[in-house]
Amino acid sequence: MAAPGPEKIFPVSWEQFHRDARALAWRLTADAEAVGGFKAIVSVTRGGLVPAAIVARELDIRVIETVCVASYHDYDTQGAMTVLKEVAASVAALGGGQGRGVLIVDDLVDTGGTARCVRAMLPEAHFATVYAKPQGRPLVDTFVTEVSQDTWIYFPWDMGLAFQPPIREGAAG
Ligand SMILES: O=P(O)(O)OC[C@H]1O[C@H](OP(=O)(O)OP(=O)(O)O)[C@H](O)[C@@H]1O
Ligand code: HPA
Ligand SMILES: [Mg+2]
Repeated sequence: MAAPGPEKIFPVSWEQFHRDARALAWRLTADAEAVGGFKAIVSVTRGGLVPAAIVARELDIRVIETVCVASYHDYDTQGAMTVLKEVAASVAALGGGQGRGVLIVDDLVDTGGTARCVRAMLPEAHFATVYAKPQGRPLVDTFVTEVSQDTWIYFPWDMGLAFQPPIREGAAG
């Protein structure tokens, strides 16, 4: 369960997300070589779709599969984990059926609930996220930036440009 009403916010622009997803691809290069190149990416929808596209481009991975999991229903309130779509049999069969050589990509790990659920499907797959919070961090093999557990990350696809009142107007006195 995510903490209700996180105290801090971490807004991420498209440019920053692209830079961080590319940094993730860089960090994955040695792991890719160790398995003779990842055979496929399993993107954890929906948040994993954008980093999966960027990592696939950088590491030249052409087989992209999805696993569709939903748990946060009212934006920051986590409910029961629902698997809406499993990994296709052709991808699940890779690496002796245990996921070796498969790269799982998500945007972030928070409590680790989603990662735990997907890892159980492909126990030997490499799990990568762009951002990680401390509670979920042990479930991730590779990530780029850690943020505190009481921080809510705002992704660029969830935001739009909005007027900001001048700092002076909001200042006391
Ligand atoms: O570590 P956890 O506490 O499980 O949280 C992390 C998951 O939560 C978000 O997905 P969400 O279920 O909100 O769906 P979405 O990707 O469709 O936005 C995020 O994209 C991760 O997949
Ligand atoms: O910090 C977060 N930001 C966006 N989606 C999330 N899903 C779980 N935690 C988060
Ligand atoms: Mg998600």
